Amino acid sequence: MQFDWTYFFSLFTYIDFWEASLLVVQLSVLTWIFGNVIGIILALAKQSHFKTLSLIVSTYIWLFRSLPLIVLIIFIYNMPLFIPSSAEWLSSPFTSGLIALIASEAAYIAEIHRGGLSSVNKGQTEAGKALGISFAGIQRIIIIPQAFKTALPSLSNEFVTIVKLTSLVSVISLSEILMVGQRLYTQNFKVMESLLAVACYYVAIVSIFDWMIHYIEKWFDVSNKKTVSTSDAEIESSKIQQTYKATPTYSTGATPIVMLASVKKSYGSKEVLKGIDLKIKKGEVISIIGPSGSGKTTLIRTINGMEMLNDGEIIIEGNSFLTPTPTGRPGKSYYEHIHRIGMVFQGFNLFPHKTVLANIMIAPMYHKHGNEQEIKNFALSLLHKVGLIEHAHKYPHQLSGGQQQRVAIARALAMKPDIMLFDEPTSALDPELVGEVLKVIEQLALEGMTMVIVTHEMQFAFKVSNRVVFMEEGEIKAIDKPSLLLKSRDPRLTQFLSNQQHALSQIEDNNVPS
Ligand SMILES: Nc1ncnc2c1ncn2[C@@H]1O[C@H](COP(=O)(O)OP(=O)(O)OP(=O)(O)O)[C@@H](O)[C@H]1O
Repeated sequence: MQFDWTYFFSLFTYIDFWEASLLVVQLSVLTWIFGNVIGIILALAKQSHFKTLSLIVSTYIWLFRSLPLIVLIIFIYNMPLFIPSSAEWLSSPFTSGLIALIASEAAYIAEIHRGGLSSVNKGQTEAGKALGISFAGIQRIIIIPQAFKTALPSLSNEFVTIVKLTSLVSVISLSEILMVGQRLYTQNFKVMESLLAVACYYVAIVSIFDWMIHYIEKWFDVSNKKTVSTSDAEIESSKIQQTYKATPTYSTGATPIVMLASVKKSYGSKEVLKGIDLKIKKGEVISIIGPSGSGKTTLIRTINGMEMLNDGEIIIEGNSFLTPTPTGRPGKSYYEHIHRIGMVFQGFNLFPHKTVLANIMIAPMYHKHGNEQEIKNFALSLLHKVGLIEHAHKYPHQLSGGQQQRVAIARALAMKPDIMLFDEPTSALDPELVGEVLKVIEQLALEGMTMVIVTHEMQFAFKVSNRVVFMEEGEIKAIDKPSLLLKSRDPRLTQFLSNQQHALSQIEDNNVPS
């Protein structure tokens, strides 16, 4: 028996095959798109704090991954026998097949997205939260785009699986590619020729989509993007825009902008903050120092709700901002005031999928603080302020650590906060990059920005602060003006400071505010 090449090639002009191919493309693309939308929702729901929701979603994923697709297709197609009202939808083999494919694939795709979502650093969510972006906004703008990029190779693979799975819908008489081939060879017995043509159609569809997804992958991959220079017009605009300056100036009698009242925080049975009272006045710069593990980072993170307090209260200008809640999540007043607090993290937490400029614009755009051009001009002026205007269109990975931290400062300033929190802003930097970041913070201090800084940079802390807080074992052991703290006779503070003698010896007397 000879392979009939003429017949084989004639099958590429056979209209039924082309119609079947179109059907397979429609089924596959619709399944992939809806599967992704539902899959992301399922993946987010599975991670939810609401246990019931998470359990329902887990059960769905378990059930639909266990069911053979062919059973599901037949089951859905025959549903009108038991629920006659569903006949309007499900009597069409296309709709039944599509629903079955989506129901099954969403379960697989949800697991792929769960992997993508959990690969995104927790710091990304914290950075979004600190900018006052809602949970849904953080997912949409920050987390899902990054998770999607990670998941894309697996999602592309899943598309290939979907294309092949569409052959199963022939079981409910939907005329897809395999069915057309089967129909032909049962008439003329040219089995090999017909099946080879079927294979060619499938390979062509998969190859075209493989290429398209590869292109999308490249588009998402910011490491391949060319650097665009900041235009002369943008540089000019950054200078024209009035440079942002914090308005308040510190005076000892000023009203507290933030007040901590008996704040307690525990991790399990370990009490890390043991009833902290602190009044931060407008325009004041407070540095928090103390030995490792004394609770400095926990304290600063509790001030803006990155960690929920277990007892006590945080008050912003007389308004209750944070109190313990039964759910462990902040209440309504938190979302009303969080934008007034800017936060700079030890690990920068810039959004890697956005340019430097987009990182700075993200929060004002989200909160609609003006039109896009106004926000862009303001963002450019902030970049000018931190000395990075030339880097506006770069991605964070194209900058040094010190530059990234300066972008993070500009990003926090973009919300025009009343107070800035710095959590060990230079700890993750190489020594030669520390100075450039401290210079920016010092400039803010001179402008009168209210700031709380957790730092191990003693020389800096004693130079720029109005008051220095010494913490130990979750308590404020001493708080005073730098000059007075240096003269303290408290034995623990004296011991701690003597261990920092090298740094402190570099403080010139006239650098310490009296
Ligand atoms: N998420 C957490 N879960 C459990 N324990 C934690 C957590 N975060 C901090 N701790 C504990 O709380 C204590 C205080 O930690 P924290 O990071 O606030 O100290 P720190 O003074 O900032 O230290 P360092 O100067 O080393 O950064 C430590 O004993 C730490 O192990």
